Amino acid sequence: MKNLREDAFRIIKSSIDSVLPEKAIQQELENLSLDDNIHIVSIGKAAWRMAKAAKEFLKNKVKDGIVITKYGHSQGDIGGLQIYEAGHPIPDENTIKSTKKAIELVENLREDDVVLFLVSGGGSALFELPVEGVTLEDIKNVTDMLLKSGANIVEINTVRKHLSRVKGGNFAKLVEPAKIYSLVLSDVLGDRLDSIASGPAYPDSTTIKDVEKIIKKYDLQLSEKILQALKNETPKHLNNVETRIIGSVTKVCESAAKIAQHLGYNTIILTTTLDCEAKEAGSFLAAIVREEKERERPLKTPCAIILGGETVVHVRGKGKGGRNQELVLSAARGIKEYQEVLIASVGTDGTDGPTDASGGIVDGETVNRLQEKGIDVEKVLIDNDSYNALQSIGGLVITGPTGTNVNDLTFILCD
Ligand SMILES: Nc1ncnc2c1ncn2[C@@H]1O[C@H](COP(=O)(O)OP(=O)(O)O)[C@@H](O)[C@H]1O
Ligand SMILES: O=C(O)[C@@H](CO)OP(=O)(O)O
Ligand SMILES: [Mg+2]
Repeated sequence: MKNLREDAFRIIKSSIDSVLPEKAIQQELENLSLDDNIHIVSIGKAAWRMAKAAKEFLKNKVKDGIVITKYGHSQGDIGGLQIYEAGHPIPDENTIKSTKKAIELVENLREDDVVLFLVSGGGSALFELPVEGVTLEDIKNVTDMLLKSGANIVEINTVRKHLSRVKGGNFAKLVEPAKIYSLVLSDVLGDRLDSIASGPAYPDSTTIKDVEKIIKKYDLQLSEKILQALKNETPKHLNNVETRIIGSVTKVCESAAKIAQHLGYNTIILTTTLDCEAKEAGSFLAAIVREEKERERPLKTPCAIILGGETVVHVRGKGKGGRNQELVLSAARGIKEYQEVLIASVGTDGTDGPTDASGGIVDGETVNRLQEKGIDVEKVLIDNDSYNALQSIGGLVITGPTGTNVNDLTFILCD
């Protein structure tokens, strides 16, 4: 008989290890063979690890550089680079302060200078300077509203790009006439380069008209001042940028499948673009488990069913949680009393929502164990309080910041 929990932790650890940025950065830099005069600008949750790998490879070809990452996501000096931490998912004063430093670093560069731009998700909150007339407070309010609206990340960033002096290709304009090589870890489904970290160095495919549609769709209550500011169009053509994707959710799913296979599971990747409401994804996963348990379909047991993506949560309650925790808790409702089954879901960056957990694990006993503690799952889901519920029964996965960021990994193990 398999130890599903132990196997789940092995799959999580090894598949995240496979998307750490070091190897991919080194490979790309070998191919690029850059000259001297390199300036590193690294933004996002994986920024520190990406910059360290680049600096170690390029050594003194690097003239200077800056890292802007989330609080708790940097791990000390990287030979002479400026290192800053700032607010995520809501930007703060340190976001603005560090972004100004990055602009100082690139604004007077010449044609023979090169900016190595290392981009990972989280960059939208960590790299920001609002357009004229818009304050940090305004950006915080709009970000908070968007994050709670149920809008997906492409929609959220469509709005953010049109309020910014660095997003949506604007940063590349500031770097001109120097050239930018951009290496990107993708945490956006479909690897949309103009959405990842709001595409500071990528031509923007979204327009003011798209912004208007999103405001209507989610009934966003914005002030007249913000509505006026949103009429700034973003650059649609850039001449100084080359971009490569160095990691994505597809890779983490493929690694998870390989490890599961190695551990003796029949394995399938169902999708790498799971993007519905977290609670609905949970119900769907539970339905798959029931099919496995009753009819061994689609795979003979023992089996591992793997999904990648990024669900959304309409946050209406006052509780603590994240989309992965909410997904598994919702799934737990539909697998009650089944034996030898487990559902896990984690953010590869190591943080799920504003919590210190990267996700959660549930099984057939989860709902009963919560009931014994007087906790009603339905109420927890209404309150968006998945963290406290899972914590009370040892259902959280805690990895700490991983140094990478390629979306969420979800899987079922059945024996
Ligand atoms: N109490 C909660 N329960 C479930 N999800 C939440 C809760 N609070 C915030 N979230 C979700 O967490 C998301 C931000 O989480 P985070 O893990 O930082 O995202 P990302 O990894 O994409 O940066 C928000 O979009 C919001 O929908
Ligand atoms: O920075 C961003 O815009 C998004 C997507 O890249 O990342 P995160 O969801 O981690 O904030
Ligand atoms: Mg995200």
